[in-house]
Amino acid sequence: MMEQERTTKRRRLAWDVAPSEAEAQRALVVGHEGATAAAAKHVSPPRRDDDREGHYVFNLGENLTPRYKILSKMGEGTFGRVLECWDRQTQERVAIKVVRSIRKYRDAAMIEIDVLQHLAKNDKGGSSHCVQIRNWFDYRNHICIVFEKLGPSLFDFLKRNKYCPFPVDLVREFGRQLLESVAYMHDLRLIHTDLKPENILLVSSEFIKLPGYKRSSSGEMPFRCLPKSSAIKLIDFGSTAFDNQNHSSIVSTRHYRAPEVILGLGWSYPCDMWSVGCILVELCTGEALFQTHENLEHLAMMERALGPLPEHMIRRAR
Ligand SMILES: Nc1ncnc2c1ncn2[C@@H]1O[C@H](COP(=O)(O)OP(=O)(O)OP(=O)(O)O)[C@@H](O)[C@H]1O
Repeated sequence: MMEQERTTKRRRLAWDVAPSEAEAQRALVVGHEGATAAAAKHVSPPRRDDDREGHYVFNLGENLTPRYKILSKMGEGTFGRVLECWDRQTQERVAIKVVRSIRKYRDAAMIEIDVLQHLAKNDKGGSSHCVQIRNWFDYRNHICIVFEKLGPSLFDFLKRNKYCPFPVDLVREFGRQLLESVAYMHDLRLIHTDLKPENILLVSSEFIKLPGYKRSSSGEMPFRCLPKSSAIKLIDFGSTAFDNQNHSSIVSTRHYRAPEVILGLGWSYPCDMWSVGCILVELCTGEALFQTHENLEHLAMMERALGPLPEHMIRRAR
């Protein structure tokens, strides 16, 4: 079967564990952040049906619980939609992932919350380069995860810049932070499994415009953009696996998938390192390193880039 284009989100895979009873109970507590008297006047809109895919239906300017006012839609994934909201309590903009009201996505969201809380608990200096969870609640059968608001993804940035590569010094800075965040996760025995430019967000949306830059394929550009700050953070811990759990057989988005995953040899921490390598090349060239949707072609491209696959891997392959 043909795989989807990279701009469409990959389909989620089976989850290794169901949420605990305690988590399921917690998930039933609606709006547990507690409406204050001041917020009480900011009422929620009348209840409406979800759309056919289980997404929460909203209008901009409405409240999502009395505490959060919806400002804009920031993104959409398999799990749900990410809304930019105003937090009346902390007086700041936040990003809220409103998960589809479908059992498997709700269950998966509870696992993502578990991972996010585990990451936060161990991040004493706040230097993990992993997005921070601020809150979570269950609203009208939608798990809502409140995050610090970040800027565009590296993929969004590349795309808006007509796939003009980032300067190598900047890629080195991204690479250093990316490796630090992966090391932080691996030390906690967590494997991200879905590292890709879409899941790496610039902390700030600010950028500067530089004069035109010659690109071989698409010719002269009038200007190109550069992020003002190189600070990045990882998002999307919905596929993160604990090292000691059973692993599902296929992980990662196609272009960033390691050979041992494709060959069905089992995978562990190194699958994240493979993805990091593919990402760094892409940031330097502006194009995905392994632009394919098919296993054999993918393996052939790897061999062309890196030489023959090791004998021991071929022998064990299915
Ligand atoms: N903290 C944040 N700040 C700003 N934008 C965000 C934030 N979190 C997510 N987004 C935006 O929302 C999009 C979807 O988020 P995310 O990848 O977590 O959802 P998902 O449903 O798990 O996606 P996928 O289908 O890739 O698994 C991101 O690509 C990004 O554009």
